[in-house]
Parts: sequence; structure tokens; C-alpha cells
Amino acid sequence: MQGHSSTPAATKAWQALLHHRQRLTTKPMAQLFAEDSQRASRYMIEAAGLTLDFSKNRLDDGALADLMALAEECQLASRRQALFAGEPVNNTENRPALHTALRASAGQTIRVNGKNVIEEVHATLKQMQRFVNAVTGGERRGCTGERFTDVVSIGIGGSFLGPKLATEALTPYHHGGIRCHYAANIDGTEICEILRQVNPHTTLFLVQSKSFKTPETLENAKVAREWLVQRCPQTDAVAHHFAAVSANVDAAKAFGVEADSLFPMWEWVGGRYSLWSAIGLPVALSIGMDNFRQLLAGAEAMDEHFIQAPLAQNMPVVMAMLGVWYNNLWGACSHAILPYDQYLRSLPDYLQQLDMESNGKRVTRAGVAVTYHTGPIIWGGLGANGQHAYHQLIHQGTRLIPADFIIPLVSHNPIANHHADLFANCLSQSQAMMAGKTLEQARFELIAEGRSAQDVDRLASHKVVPGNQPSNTLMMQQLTPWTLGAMMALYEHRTFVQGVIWDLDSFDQWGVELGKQLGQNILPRLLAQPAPANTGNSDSSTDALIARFRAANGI
Ligand SMILES: O=P(O)(O)OC[C@H]1O[C@](O)(CO)[C@@H](O)[C@@H]1O
Repeated sequence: MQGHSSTPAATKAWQALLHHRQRLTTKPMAQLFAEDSQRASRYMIEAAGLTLDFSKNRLDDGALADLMALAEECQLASRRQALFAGEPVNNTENRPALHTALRASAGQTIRVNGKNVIEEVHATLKQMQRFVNAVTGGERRGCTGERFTDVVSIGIGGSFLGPKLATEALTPYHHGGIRCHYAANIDGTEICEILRQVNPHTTLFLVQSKSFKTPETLENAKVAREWLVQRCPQTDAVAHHFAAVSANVDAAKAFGVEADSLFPMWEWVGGRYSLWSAIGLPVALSIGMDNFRQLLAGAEAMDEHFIQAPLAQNMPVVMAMLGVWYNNLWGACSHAILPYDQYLRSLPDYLQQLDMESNGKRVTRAGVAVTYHTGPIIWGGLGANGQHAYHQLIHQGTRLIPADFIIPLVSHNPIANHHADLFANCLSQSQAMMAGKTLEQARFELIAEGRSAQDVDRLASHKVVPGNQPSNTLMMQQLTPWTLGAMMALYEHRTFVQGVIWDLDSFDQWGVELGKQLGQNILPRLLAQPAPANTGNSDSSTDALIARFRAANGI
């Protein structure tokens, strides 16, 4: 593939993959396993404390080789180098996407506009360390001199989903001193419910917004400020109780945040890639700075693996190319994320933003309409709960749904046989997806149950499970700051690689702007008194719904 605007479908590897797809259509995974006793160990990768078993895929060595050839033809190596070197890979905004610099060890040099960003990153980590120590150690207190017991993090999108996931996932590492709450939604219920639970004298508010312009965040921050000021009439209450993380220093200061409570963000960090920056502050307050640094170290170890490992043994590359394989050559339109760990309950939400905001695009980097499908629908939820809900469709529905099963080998809460049970559930799902159940097996089962011949004929087809449904199993010894960091970085790189194949700018998000623009027009029409005249700039559905709202709220 030449340059950046050719289609991946024009590559030699793509043509070869079409043949592989044809060939493998008549060779189910069960047969691939039967023919190769070493398949499980050959299709396994260990990296940065994670183990990926990708043997339960519609894949053999020929297809794998051509998937890697596709990555090469799409210039993955040079695009990866550009990412890490701080080149403006976000080409529509002419910015680097240097989330990897946020977890790079000290002493390296990556320059953006002449400044070594690694120095700024480490200076900020030190500032975070001082702040975390001061808050958890009781040196920094509320306006009445009481110690902080609660942190309310106010932010949305990338300023919320990563920190929330990490705070929940690392619950076993919480110091116990600080409870963390997240207010993201403009639905007032969320902030009201949080404020009902906390004490104004002992609550610290963190306003998390790269732009400091996001309406949901600013409205929630104003509500919190008003709530605080009413309950703590001391003039310096806001200075004591508010800190902020933002690239928009002036706006944060104008809001009332003191300079020493203000943490930097940089234009070269995308919101959905920002957990590793001071946006991770609520996480650091919950688990302590040493653990936060372990999170960064796990991510850095995954970065090194991504840079160094040969493509066919490179975990993010293999996962990404399998995604491309199903998305573009087998017609899958979604990808399920199935964590078998209660602490990872927010992983699907986090990955939805990471993946769908990055690769939900319809033009190439050069602005040319794509002629192939880009990012799939990411969805999922906790195992084993999903088995009693949507797994029915995975097993017997008509869609192809590749899935990632994610499970730690050792639980933080070993009680009775629960973890073995959970593990058995996880393995049984991927096995059922792969092996399925034939009509013959279904009939045999019914006969063994003593069913009548009529029942056997009537029910057997309902019990058939076609199988040959692909899945990855991603494991770690235990869910720790390190392994969580490695896993989150793994998915960041998987997303990046897919963006390279589809020739997308994975670091912009223009698609979310239209709704924001229209919302600005609708809000005054909901509230204005008297009702504004219809400018003709709307549609009858929206107009009628606005009228309903006004009537219901007596406006
Ligand atoms: O951190 P900010 O600037 O408030 O943005 C929040 C989120 O809004 C978005 O820009 C989308 O509207 C996300 O990309 C981002 O993570």
C-alpha cells in the first residue's frame, strides 16, 4: 500500500486473506484443534504480565501470516514509530498523540514544540505525589480544618471512564482513607445523589477537563461549588476544596481553582488516552502514588512489547489483526468484551469510548470516503451474569460475534470455590462457542434423557449450537496496578493498529460535535420565556418534543 490514502483492500495481503477466508469456511476451529495438538501453545503470547490465548479463532498459520503481511503493507512499523516519536499522528488537529510519553521512564527525550515532554510529565507526577501525600496525610485539609474523606471527580468521557475503571478495578489497593465518587452526567440525579452522601467539610472536588469547556462538567462543577459555598461560608472554601486538571489553565483559575491545586494536561494527550496523566489523580488518591506508578510501569512494559515483539508474537498486533479479520473479511459488526472479574465491570464502558470514538470514522486520513467497514460496535458486560442474558444470542443467534474473555488466575476474594466456579464458567463459554453441539449430539442427549421419539424430533434442532464462534482469552496472574496498566495499554495499541489498517485518524472525534452544536440551539428553546418563535431551523418532531417538555415543566 502506498502513502496513506490507498485502500487496505487493494493490498496483496487482502487478496490472499480472501482466499484464506474461503478455505477456512469449510474448516471449523474444532477441526483445526484436532489436526494440531500444539495449537494452544503455538497460539499463545505472554507479555507484560498478561497471557493471550488466541487459539480459539478461525485461523491457521497461512491466515496469520497474511494478516501480518497486511499490517506490514499498511506500514504499521513506520506509523508505530511516528506515534512513539511524537509526530503529529492526529493529522486533522496537527497534534501528536503521546499517551505513551505519560508512562515513559524518566531520562528519555521526546520533544514537542522544542520542549522535552518527558520532563514535564515527571514534574507533574511529582506534583501529584505531593498532592496525594498532602491529602491522604492530612496536611491539606478542608476549610474547617477537617481531613478529607471523600473525593468527587467531576468529568466526562476520557476524563471519567479510565479513572472510574481503574478506581474500581484496584479496589483491593485502596488506602481506605479516601472514598472516590464520579460525577459525569448532566442528568442532575447523579451529582445530587453524590452530594447527599458526602460531608462538605471533608469533601475534595476535582474538576477534570482537558478543555475546561465541556458543558456537562462545567454545570456539575458549578452545582458543586454552589453547594459547597452555601454550606461552608468561609471565603476560601473553594480554594480549599477544589482542584482541577486541565490544559485550559485560565478557565480553571477563573472558576476559582488556586494555582497550586491546578494540574496540567497537554494538547498532545487525547482525552480517552489520558488516564496516565494527572487525570488519574482520583485513582492515585485512592490507591496511593506507588501503586499509581505501578499502573504506569505495567503500561510502559506493554509499550515496550508493542515496539519490540515480532508482529506475529505481538499481543496488540495479533488482537488488532484478528479484529480486522472478522470485521472486514467475515462480516462481523460487533466485538464483545466479557470480563470475568467483578472489579472490571466498567471495562466495556471504557473500551467503548476508546475504540468507538477512535475508529468510528468514515473517511481516511486524507478525507477520502472509506470503501470498507471501520470500527465495530463494542459491547459486553460481566461474566457470569451475561451467560444468563445475552450469551443466548452469542451461542445460537445468526450473528458472528468475536469475544474477548478476560480473567485473572487468582482472585482477590477467595471464598469457597467461587473463583474455580467463575473460571469454569469462563472456559465453558469459550469452549461452547468454539465446539458447539451438532444435531446428532442433541438427538443423543434427548434420547439419553428418555424423551419420546416425537420429542427428540421436535426439540433436537432447538438444541443445536453451531459453534465455530471465535474468542480470545486474556489472563493475568492477578488484577494488580501493573496488570491493569498493561491491559489498558494493550487495548490502546490494539485500537491504534486497527486505525492504521483502516487508514484513519484515530485521535480526533469530529463526529461528536454536531450533537453538541444542536444542543446549544435546543436548550434556549426549552427554557426561554416567552417561547421563542420557530425560526424554521428545526423539524416537526423536535418542535413537538420541545413543546411537550415545556408543557410538562410549566414553562
Ligand atoms: O476533558 P474534556 O475536555 O472535558 O472532554 C471530555 C470528553 O469529551 C470529548 O471531547 C467528546 O465530546 C471526549 O473526547 C473527551 O474525553
